[in-house]
Amino acid sequence: MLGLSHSYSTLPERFFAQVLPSRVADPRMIKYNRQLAAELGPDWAALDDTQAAAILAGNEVPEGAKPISMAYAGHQFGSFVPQLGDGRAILLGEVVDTKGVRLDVQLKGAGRTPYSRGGDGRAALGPVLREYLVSEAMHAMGIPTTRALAAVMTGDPVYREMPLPGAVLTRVARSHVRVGTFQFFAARGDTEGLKALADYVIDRLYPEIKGTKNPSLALLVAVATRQAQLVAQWLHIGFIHGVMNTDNSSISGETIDFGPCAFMEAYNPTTVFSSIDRGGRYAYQNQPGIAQWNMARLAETLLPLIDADIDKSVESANQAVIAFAETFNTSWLAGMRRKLGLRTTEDEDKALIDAFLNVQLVNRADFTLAFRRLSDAAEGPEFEGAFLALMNEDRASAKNWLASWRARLSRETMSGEARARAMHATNPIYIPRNHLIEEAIQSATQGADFSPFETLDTVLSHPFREDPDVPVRYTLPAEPNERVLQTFCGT
Ligand SMILES: Nc1ncnc2c1ncn2[C@@H]1O[C@H](COP(=O)(O)OP(=O)(O)OP(=O)(O)O)[C@@H](O)[C@H]1O
Repeated sequence: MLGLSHSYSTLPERFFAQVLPSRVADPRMIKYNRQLAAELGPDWAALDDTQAAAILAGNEVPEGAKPISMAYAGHQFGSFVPQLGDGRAILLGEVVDTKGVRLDVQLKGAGRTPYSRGGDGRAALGPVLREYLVSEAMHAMGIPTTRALAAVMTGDPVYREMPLPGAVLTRVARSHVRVGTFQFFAARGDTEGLKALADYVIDRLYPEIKGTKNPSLALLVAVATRQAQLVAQWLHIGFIHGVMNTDNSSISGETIDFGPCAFMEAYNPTTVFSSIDRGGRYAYQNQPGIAQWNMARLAETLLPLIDADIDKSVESANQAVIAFAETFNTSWLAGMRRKLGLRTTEDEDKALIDAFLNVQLVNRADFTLAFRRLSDAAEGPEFEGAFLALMNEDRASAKNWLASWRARLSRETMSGEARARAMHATNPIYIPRNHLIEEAIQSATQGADFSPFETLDTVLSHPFREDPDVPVRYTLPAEPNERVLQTFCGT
């Protein structure tokens, strides 16, 4: 008994369609995340790979499951699409984990659904491995995200200009409700549906606001707060989501959908990866503004619930959206202070941080390594060598900046060793670099060799602990011939 339950069944039926996963030819487990399985419960942990593959490829529907796909809409690259929905994702049900948290268990790539439009409902192996690696790496770095429970080969090909091996990802999330879910009902003038959805989400994700004076407004504030904190965390590790459409903006504040995402290497705030983001809408530095724009779209849907007087409703919703900027700035600054090893606050800290980012920009320094090697340098000036070696274009600017950083540190009482330890715990050494992911995907897709995937997954599970046994190439940016300039929408 996998303990599947269905809080969604309290929602009106127009929220979803009941649908069974389509059978696949030959389910084979690539990776069952046994640590996460144990968190879901002993019966999940007890499944062997063959049993887990049959269930998580969709061939066996476990007892207690009532699979559904959810309806949603969304602004995609700024244009509203009133009808999207889970075109290839099927929710098996929810599990209350060993800590008492209710989690969705969803199969992505499990076959056609009523929302598939022209699509085949399937996923290719490459994007499944990418989502597995990146979502688990995000989790290991302490960033709210959907998790990967399993990657299973289907034994069926999928056609993406050429035949590719098919796979299914099992995704675990606090909820799959998106800003686009609210938009779906708002676009239909379905206020009753919106109210049911808001009540459902409050009950499940934000129980602390139940019974407050204006729960719909409190919901908007709570979601905007989580999104602001999330995007700040993305910026701290150089993450570029790539496709921050409102259907990929989660009400729970988890990172969702790892299609064209990537990590910035040489620091440049205008970096874009997605092949379909031609205008750079979702560039690294635009992400806070876009998340706030997405919150404005959520606010619009909630207007009828916030106040019967529309002017008052707009006024309150506007304030909640404006407050996003302050929450983001506070979170960003606090995280950046931690990255620089600062415990206290001074007014000039923002300028010190900006100056460091500028040093990285002019030196085209790798963002991750710059912070990590700065963490080494926190022990004392004799540890600055590796840091300065990253600064090849204008080393003098880096030296000047180090001097101002050390002057700032001297106004705090903390040993160099303790500071280095604290900085190492916040500045990762191992991130899912795009060329390493591509290498794992190529070797799995072309040679059915999953060992690079396994190795990378293991390395990424300890992002802050530098292991002398891990080859140094796992810490380095791509060589020019390895560079992946664009990622493609995950299908
Ligand atoms: N192969 C496919 N078959 C059917 N529908 C698809 C397929 N690929 C994508 N879609 C649908 O197209 C829309 C946008 O796709 P997108 O790639 O952003 O989402 P996704 O990666 O499938 O899902 P999610 O956002 O749940 O991670 C979604 O409604 C998605 O369900």
